[in-house]
Amino acid sequence: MAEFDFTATLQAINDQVPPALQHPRVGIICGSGLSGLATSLRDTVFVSYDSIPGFAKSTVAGHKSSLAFGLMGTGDGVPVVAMLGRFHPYEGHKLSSVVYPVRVMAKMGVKDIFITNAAGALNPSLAVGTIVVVQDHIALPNLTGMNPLLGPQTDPSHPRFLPLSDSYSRRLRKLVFHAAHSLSLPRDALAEGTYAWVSGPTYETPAEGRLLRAAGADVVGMSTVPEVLAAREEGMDVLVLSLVTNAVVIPGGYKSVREEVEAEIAGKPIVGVVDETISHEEVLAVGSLKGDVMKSLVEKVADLLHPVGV
Ligand SMILES: O=P(O)(O)O[C@@H]1C[C@H](O)[C@@H](CO)O1
Ligand code: HPA
Repeated sequence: MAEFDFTATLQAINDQVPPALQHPRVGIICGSGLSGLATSLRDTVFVSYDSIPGFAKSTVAGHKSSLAFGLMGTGDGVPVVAMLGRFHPYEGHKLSSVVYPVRVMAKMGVKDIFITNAAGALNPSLAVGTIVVVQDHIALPNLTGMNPLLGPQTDPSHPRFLPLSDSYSRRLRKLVFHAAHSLSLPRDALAEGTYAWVSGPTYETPAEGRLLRAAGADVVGMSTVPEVLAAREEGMDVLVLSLVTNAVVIPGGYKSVREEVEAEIAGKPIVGVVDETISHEEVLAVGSLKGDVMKSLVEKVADLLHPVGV
């Protein structure tokens, strides 16, 4: 028996959504603390994950367990479906469950998917609050056997060997920079970079952060890449926006215990960072501070998509 029943899933959704919103053009996945993105939708209809066969439940603070359907942007608006919370493998969800909503979005007609997340900065030039337009990824889990596309194909028309070199749509990335220009955002509000996917739920040690930085990643997070793979397999164009919520790699590194003791003996203050930790509460706090910038950017990108149909 197939693991998922798309017909039952779509039926349950369509029973709750008016026909005009049943075929969204754009899909959005809201990252930690970013579910406020859906407040820019008009004529919004919420569908609880509980009521959708095959959908799991989000168990992480800052993630809600509903889809929101509505219109985004000016004029007639673009029909959108947004996941107000996502599923992470560290919650105990199978990778196939993590990406199932993305496959359902494809069946509903989504062409462009905007995936957002909260992430730690590996590149010391990225300040907290920066939005990184992701242009590539490094996924150690994928390279070592934790890949959502492992196993029998969900659709025989999908390529067995999916190329990933063009995963992050150049067209959509350009639209983000056009949108930032229209919104007069300062240049350093946005950056481009590579996202490293880790399984979590532990945050990285300082040495792990340095390893990922040395490998070429700019930000690190615990989601997104499985969704990107499924979206590409389903033929969607993908945009990923990472909100930097904390620094993982500290410029100059942490001061050693020896340096600290030597400073104490010499009666001098220790200069530099001795200890710093991150918590999910801080991640969510940055999400609520910067959520409006992310929201305006996403709205503007939807606006730029709409009239020209690009
Ligand atoms: O769902 P995202 O990737 O935005 O959430 C990040 C990664 C972990 O789930 C959590 C850690 O604070 O935030
Ligand atoms: N590491 C991994 N995931 C994250 C981080 C981090 O530092 N911050 C927000 N999500």
